[in-house]
Amino acid sequence: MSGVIEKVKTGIPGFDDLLYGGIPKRNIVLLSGGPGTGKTIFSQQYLYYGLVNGEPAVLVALEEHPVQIRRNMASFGWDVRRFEEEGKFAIVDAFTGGIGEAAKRERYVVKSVDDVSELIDVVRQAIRESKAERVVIDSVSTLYLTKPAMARGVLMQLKRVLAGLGATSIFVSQVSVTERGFGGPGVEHAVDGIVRLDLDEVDGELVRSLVIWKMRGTKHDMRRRPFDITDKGVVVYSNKVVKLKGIFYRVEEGGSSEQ
Ligand SMILES: Nc1ncnc2c1ncn2[C@@H]1O[C@H](COP(=O)(O)OP(=O)(O)OP(=O)(O)O)[C@@H](O)[C@H]1O
Repeated sequence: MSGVIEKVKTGIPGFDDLLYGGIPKRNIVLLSGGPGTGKTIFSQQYLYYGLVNGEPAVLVALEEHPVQIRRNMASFGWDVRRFEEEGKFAIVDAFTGGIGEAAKRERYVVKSVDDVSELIDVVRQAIRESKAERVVIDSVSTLYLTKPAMARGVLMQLKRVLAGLGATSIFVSQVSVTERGFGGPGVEHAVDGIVRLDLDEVDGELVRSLVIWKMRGTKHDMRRRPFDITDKGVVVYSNKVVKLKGIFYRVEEGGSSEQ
């Protein structure tokens, strides 16, 4: 239907309210943040929610061994094995380079991540075979860490393939603790959405918060919202706001996501 933008629910408690329903279909969302801010957990939760609701998914692993990923996901109760067996979930192993016994059991392996065209071919195959509607790349930063000038080109190639195949995607972007940006200008302008996860010290305690910086195709919440990571994953408090006071943040009641 023209004029109506279909939304993809992330299933992350509290987060979809901030997007008035979810991520616009086929968007590429940059999930940016410093170390330990929850990017991996957030993106895996997004995939698992799709799986249990009948939407196949692909996870492109550049930072962790696929065996470790399955184990970590299971620790939150997200057992992806049965979906892999049914051909509805695929991990693209772009971590091991095909080296090691465990890697030999992986179905989708990228031998060299320096070769973006090889990566794209394997990702395309995994998406086609699983009919994936949700894709996560964890992390895209790994693809251009040593060659920042290539970042935009790499991103645009991936974006064309993923949106062309109809997938709604999260690209994890690693930034340093002090960096205010989201992963470099080439990247930030190329993507359709930017969500930033933060971890800040407030009164001697680390507080997690997020902001939706941009999201093409929908209106979205503009406040900094606190969130927690629990045994069941990420929970966003869409009716609370984290305020910056000078150089400090403070958690307060109020500021509902409904306008
Ligand atoms: N079961 C749990 N309950 C509460 N918090 C947890 C649990 N498991 C992990 N965490 C928190 O999540 C953090 C790791 O989250 P995650 O791996 O998603 O971060 P990340 O942003 O991907 O980090 P990096 O960029 O360093 O890989 C841990 O540092 C810890 O604080």
